[in-house]
Amino acid sequence: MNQVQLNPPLNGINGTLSVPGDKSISHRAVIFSALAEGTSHISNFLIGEDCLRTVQAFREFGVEIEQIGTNVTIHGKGIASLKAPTQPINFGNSGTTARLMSGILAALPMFSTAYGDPSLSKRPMDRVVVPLSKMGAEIYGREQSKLLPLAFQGKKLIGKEIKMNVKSAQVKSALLLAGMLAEGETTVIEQGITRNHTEMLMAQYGIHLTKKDNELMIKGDQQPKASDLRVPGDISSAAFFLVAASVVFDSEITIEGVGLNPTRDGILTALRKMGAELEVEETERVGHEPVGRISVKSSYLHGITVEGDLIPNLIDEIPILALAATQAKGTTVIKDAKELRVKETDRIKAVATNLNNIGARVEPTEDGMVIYGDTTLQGGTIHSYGDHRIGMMGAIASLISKSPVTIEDKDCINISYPNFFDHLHEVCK
Ligand SMILES: O=C(O)C1=C[C@@H](OP(=O)(O)O)[C@@H](O)[C@H](O)C1
Ligand SMILES: C=C(OP(=O)(O)O)C(=O)O
Repeated sequence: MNQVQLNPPLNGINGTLSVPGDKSISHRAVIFSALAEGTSHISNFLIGEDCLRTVQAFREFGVEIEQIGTNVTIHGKGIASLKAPTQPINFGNSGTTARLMSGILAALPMFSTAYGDPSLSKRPMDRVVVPLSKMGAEIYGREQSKLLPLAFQGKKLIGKEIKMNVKSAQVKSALLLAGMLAEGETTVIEQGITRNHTEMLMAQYGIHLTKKDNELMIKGDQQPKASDLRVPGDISSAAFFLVAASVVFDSEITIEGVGLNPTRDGILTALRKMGAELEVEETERVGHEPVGRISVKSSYLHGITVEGDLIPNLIDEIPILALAATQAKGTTVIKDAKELRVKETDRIKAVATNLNNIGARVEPTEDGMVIYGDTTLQGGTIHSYGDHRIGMMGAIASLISKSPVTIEDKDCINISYPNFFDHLHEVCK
């Protein structure tokens, strides 16, 4: 049965968790290893459905990839060895696979086609198709190439200066990957800071890239070299338990081995601003990524405004932040987050509808939402709409609801956090 009913815990939630590997880094580790010359070993790989789509995509190109649990070994034979896929590639639910792979498929001299599930088929692809076309890409798709399925008549692209018109790490990464494979130099001009895992991994896999202010310059015809990598825990997954411990009375949770990349830690900034009792300690560097421990205790939260440059830094954490805001004193305003409308589902609508259905007061706005705090959640049904982050938000809501919460379509949580319910039970014991 693809639903679960969760009861509020009798006591606080407690424990120490290691969340699964970072989704963004797992995708990229596969991409660079598969394009590399030599064998790369990746550990703590996220075996969520999205990252497995990226693995499968490279298998279609003839790359030998062994996956045993969270250990992945990739026998790269270099870019020139990739073979044209004989079947359409299925990107599933994964926006990251779709956007990043588009940069590669457009730039490899071969024909390929790709499609996605119903959710991904509604998400904008013109954000990569249009700038890649400026580099000479030939991409054809539904609705003037705005939507999947797409067909790529791949060819040698020409490096260009490209000014991005959306704050998106997926678009930046697609352009950097295309630039790495193109002829000449590509300059990507960003509108604001977005997650920089592609840049960090390019350094690790021996790709030369320079950055000056908001401009990234990459020379073409570069071949990645194999590298071993341990993927840090995903701060976006940790966020669910950080909020849970903050809002459930008498709780304390520590997350270990979690990525603390400053382009990803906006949830810590926001929770601190709300008054959460957080302790963060960087314990090591894994490759170029800072990794550490985060502890949080039950806290009295107050409402804040979340906007501007902070938004890309916590974009995937907004659903769970909204849940925290229902428990805060005062009002929380989220602005400049229109991107939420084009995620796995319209997350502004999904968060507002679901939280209102269980007793919260959330007003959706064009580019965010207003959340009135200090509400008592009554329980009821949360529809995930196939969106993993909405499903997990609902599960955490069950911890502070008066009556049980039923999560409809719970299996989508496997997209990014396959052992989420095990961790939830562990901290509720
Ligand atoms: O580059 C990435 O790995 C991601 C970037 C973000 O998307 P956008 O690039 O669309 O902002 C984020 O929402 C997504 O979960 C992962
Ligand atoms: C938006 C997300 O992922 P993607 O864009 O890769 O589907 C997410 O994980 O919240």
